[in-house]
Amino acid sequence: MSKQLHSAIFHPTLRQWAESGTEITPKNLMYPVFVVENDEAKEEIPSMPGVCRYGSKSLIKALELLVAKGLQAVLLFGVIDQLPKNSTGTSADSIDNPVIRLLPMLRAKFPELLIACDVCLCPYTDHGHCGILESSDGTINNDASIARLAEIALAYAKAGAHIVAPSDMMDNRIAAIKGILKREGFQETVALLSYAVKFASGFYGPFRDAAKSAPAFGDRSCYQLPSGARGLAAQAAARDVAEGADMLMVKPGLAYLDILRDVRNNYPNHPLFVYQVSGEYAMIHWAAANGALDLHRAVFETMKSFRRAGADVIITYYTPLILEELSKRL
Ligand SMILES: NCc1[nH]cc(CCC(=O)O)c1CC(=O)O
Ligand SMILES: [Zn+2]
Ligand SMILES: [Zn+2]
Repeated sequence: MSKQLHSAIFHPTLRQWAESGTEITPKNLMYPVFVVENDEAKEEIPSMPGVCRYGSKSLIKALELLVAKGLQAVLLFGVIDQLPKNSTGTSADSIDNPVIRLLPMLRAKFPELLIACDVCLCPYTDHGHCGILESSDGTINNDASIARLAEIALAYAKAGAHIVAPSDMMDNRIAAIKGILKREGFQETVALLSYAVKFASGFYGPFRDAAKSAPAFGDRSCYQLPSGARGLAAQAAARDVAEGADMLMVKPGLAYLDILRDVRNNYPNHPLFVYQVSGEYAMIHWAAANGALDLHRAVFETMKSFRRAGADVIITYYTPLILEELSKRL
């Protein structure tokens, strides 16, 4: 007798059972936001229509609506154009840094909201690289970089971050950050989300626009992973787990679903994040805007694919659209 499948999917509840483990709820989402110096600002990003850079006041207004629809977690990126950029990224943890100023306001305004901070140097260095460079030849000085990243992570912890999320890809930064958080008494109140498996990707283009963080010369191929390197991806995740990462991330998303599944299988006990990056947002947006596909359908299908591949949490600029849609379905 030939196997038939239609009997398993003729009713909506049957279809739901068939997809179990891939539910999309507000708990599965983290919303990335760009935070600028001017409190009133709300600036559209041309390469990512619908995504804005916000000052503290306009961000709080925007988040009020989303929290009412169930928003659980945000990931903050600082973006500066008045504060100085220099070789060690001193503006990353100065008292005028927009993320550091925002954190106490967000904690007070949204006591239930979980707040993560991206930790990196590229938005704050004059050269736009994610670490500190050797003055002699422009290569990365890894020791100086991880010491500096640890200081920055500590500053965000002190200002009220629940999660610090280093995206720099320097070697052994997880141990450096865990170490300083422990020495300073934050070991029980700040979680470490590692961008453990981050590939050098063509899909970051719009973000570098948004965060004003494009490298002034060269590229990031000496610290981010080559896109075909499945073995290095496994090593990177293993290393960060050994160094004490509380949670792991794979980034970008759609082009790396196999890697996501590998990490899920190897580390079933660590919450797993996937980042649907700026270029993935833009790709779906422009295809839909030009009539090639249905926006909501395509977005939800990518969400399902991330959940199916093993992600617990999806970091996506589509969070507002998804929350809106989920609140309608209730
Ligand atoms: N450390 C920088 C950083 N942090 C997050 C992203 C990408 C996010 C996105 O594209 O949405 C990038 C870009 C890069 O590495 O060049
Ligand atoms: Zn960076
Ligand atoms: Zn970053």
